[in-house]
Amino acid sequence: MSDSTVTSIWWIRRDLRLVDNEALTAAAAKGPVIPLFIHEARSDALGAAPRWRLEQSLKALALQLEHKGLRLVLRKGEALDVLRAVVSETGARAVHWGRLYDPVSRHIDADVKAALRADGLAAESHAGQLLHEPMTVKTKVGDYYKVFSPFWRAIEPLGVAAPLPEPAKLLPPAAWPASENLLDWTLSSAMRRGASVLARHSTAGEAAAWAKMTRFLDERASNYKAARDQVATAGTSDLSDNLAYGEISPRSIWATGQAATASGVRGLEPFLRQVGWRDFAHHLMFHTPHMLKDNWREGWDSFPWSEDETEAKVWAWKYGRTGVDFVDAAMRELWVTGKMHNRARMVAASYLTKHMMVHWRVGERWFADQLIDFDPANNAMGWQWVAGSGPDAAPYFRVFNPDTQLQKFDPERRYFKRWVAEGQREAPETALDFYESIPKSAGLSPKAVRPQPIVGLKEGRERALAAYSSK
Ligand SMILES: Cc1cc2nc3c(=O)[nH]c(=O)nc-3n(C[C@H](O)[C@H](O)[C@H](O)COP(=O)(O)OP(=O)(O)OC[C@H]3O[C@@H](n4cnc5c(N)ncnc54)[C@H](O)[C@@H]3O)c2cc1C
Repeated sequence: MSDSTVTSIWWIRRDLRLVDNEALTAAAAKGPVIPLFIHEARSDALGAAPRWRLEQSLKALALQLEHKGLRLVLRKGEALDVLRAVVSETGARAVHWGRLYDPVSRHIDADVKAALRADGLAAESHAGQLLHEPMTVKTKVGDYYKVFSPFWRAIEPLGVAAPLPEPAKLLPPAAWPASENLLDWTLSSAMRRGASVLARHSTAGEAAAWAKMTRFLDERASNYKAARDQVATAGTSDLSDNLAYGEISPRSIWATGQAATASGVRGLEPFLRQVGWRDFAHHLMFHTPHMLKDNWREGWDSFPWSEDETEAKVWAWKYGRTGVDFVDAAMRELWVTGKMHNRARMVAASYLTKHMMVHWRVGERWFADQLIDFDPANNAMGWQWVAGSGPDAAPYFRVFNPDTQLQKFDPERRYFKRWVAEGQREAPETALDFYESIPKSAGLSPKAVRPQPIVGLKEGRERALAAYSSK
């Protein structure tokens, strides 16, 4: 059989796009393509909001494929079992997929590759989720990087491989294997009331990602450096959820950024540097996978953080009822949009781990459940950066003061008013949306009185510093 007639499975992981997709391109070059998404218990043990967002992404990809004359085949089960079943149902001779870098996925990849090859199939994994894969970036002595700046200095001059175009021809297989029904997977069910609120604030799919990229270049890029910390300003790209599901590739972002710079758009360097932070997080996760669950730095295991999630103060933090304006606004933005401004993430995380003395893992788990842009590497790195237990971390003794931060990054209190209804005669819809997204059993109402801070800023800071100095 000539190579041009081989039917291949494109096993879709976190690369729900057609442009710059090495796995899809390799599959399409051989002949007909079966796009297959496998919902695995092990790797897709996602929280409520990421599951909902995955459903949106799958819907968008299914439509996109339909326009190309293909189908999105959905199956639930262990990857290897499903792949073998689809191979036997269709006579496919090759499987191509994009590599992931978390320990569970790496393990699955290695097993699948070995088993399929032993079955006599062509089984290939491909790059494309990062600017540079973690195993390709090394220090002069062959080690991995533990600090961002030297990491960035090493990779920035290397440039980035040019993104691949969408395959010119996508052929369907002679017969389609059976597919499960996306709605039967009930990926939205854990969101309950929140799903319809989130839907108002997010757009999924490859076309949506490119629309955001264009808007960023046209309207935001030149002012990114100045605006990226101003929490009430739409100054950043908003691409994190699209990147989390691979609806746009970082290589495409890089190439588009370089082209825009060449045509005179200014200010892209700090933005591309942030995309570099994403690479760095994956680099750290690949080389030190323990960072997903444990303190990256030794010596933090005995720190007197509480990990009791049933405490009333943890509930107050989650529901934006700490009485600290910046923290409460941030936590409500999360409920309503499934996202939180980066500056707000830092402040909310700092208040939890320092003033409240609650373990970063409690916050990390809450974000993993609530963020539509949840990314295991970015989330763990972000939390450990704030908590002080990470490799390239803010020192623990640098305690953010949420009030000072709000004055600096929301001087007109627009962000606060956008998200916190209590005390406003005519609260905006964004602030009222919060009550639609939380469970009714929370018993919260916009007419409630703002609480006093559950941990005072001065008292909390002093307690955190005392705990740190006796660490
Ligand atoms: C406690 C904490 C938890 C976080 N959890 C996540 C998470 O689960 N998923 C996630 O994507 N980001 C996470 N971040 C990083 C950051 O807050 C978001 O990536 C950013 O807010 C996304 O907004 P944007 O797309 O407009 O970013 P832009 O400023 O436009 O940046 C472009 C892209 O660069 C990447 N990026 C930007 N900042 C960072 C950063 N600090 N670390 C790693 N990558 C970055 C993102 O992919 C982002 O989309 C976390 C940060 C903190 C402090």
